[in-house]
Amino acid sequence: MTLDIETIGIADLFGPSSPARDRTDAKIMAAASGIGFMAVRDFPGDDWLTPQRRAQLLRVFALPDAEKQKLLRWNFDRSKKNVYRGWFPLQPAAVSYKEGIDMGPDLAEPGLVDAADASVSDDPLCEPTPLPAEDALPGWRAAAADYYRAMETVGNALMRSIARGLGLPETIFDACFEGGISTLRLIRYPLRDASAGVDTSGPEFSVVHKGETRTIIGREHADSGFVTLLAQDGVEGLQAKNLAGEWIDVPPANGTLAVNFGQLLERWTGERVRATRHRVIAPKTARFSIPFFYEPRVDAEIAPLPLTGTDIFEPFLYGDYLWEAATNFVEMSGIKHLRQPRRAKAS
Ligand SMILES: O=C(O)CCC(=O)C(=O)O
Ligand SMILES: [Fe+2]
Repeated sequence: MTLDIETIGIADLFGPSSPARDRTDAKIMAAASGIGFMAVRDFPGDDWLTPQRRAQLLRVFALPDAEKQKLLRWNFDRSKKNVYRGWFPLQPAAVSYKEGIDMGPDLAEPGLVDAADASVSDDPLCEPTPLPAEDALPGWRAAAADYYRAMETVGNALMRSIARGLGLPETIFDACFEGGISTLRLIRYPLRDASAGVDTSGPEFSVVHKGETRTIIGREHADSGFVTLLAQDGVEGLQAKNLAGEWIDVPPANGTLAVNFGQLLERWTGERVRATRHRVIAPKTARFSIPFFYEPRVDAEIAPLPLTGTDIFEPFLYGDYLWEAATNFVEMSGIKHLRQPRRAKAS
């Protein structure tokens, strides 16, 4: 079993059944059930993974503060209605030192939220995404929508590959992902301002890595969803915990996405897939990253898969699970009470 992160060419996932596709499925399942991390290359939309193309999306960080503030969510600006989508500002006292924006499927399909039926339209997980005005950032919205759709296509292909890799019908997850609520997030980690008066001497703010003390800018965590497709913008810092319990670098490389498997998939597969812990340590320059959290529909029922030798669990609704998990992250703090589970727990 490998302790390293493998880069896997996934072009065959977009073609018909073939021995080459079977081999790709096997490599993906080995990564999913082993280290719980991989990098992928060669897929439709990989032309997005260049510095020039990513810069089109990262233009959002150059917006004046007044424009960013229009996108803030309720926990940072009580005058706003959006609680789940939108801008999160730097929180200097937090370990995770980042700002950014979370965008939902309405980015890629305008009108989606208005058309949603009444049972989900009052769900904060389905709220519309506040987006910058077109004249503040010409062409940006179309670019972000195109990127969202490209990542949704990669997520779909990986979802089917994982189904096959588990020895299940490849369509077993399909219905859960029709109308999914994937999140495209753009993140900026500036250099920490030493004069900001924040005490970062606590043990949670730094780690010793290879004998050197390194500041943490992204707190150790596992992602909550199914798979995360992460574009790193050329600057190192991301680390994953391997099976030996060592932190290893996930180096950025153009043309590739770093992929990690989320806690939903770990639970769904009775822990056949591993949701690997990862963190970000401070590089010498500002860092940007673009995670895409590939996710099911809000009302998908997550029930045990027909796998032998795995524990069964009580079925749950994805939205209920997601709300509980996501609202533990610092950028979502203070909103847990705003959504109640849609399905009461069996007592
Ligand atoms: O910025 C990165 O490279 C990692 C971001 C991350 O782990 C996350 O947003 O869940
Ligand atoms: Fe993450």
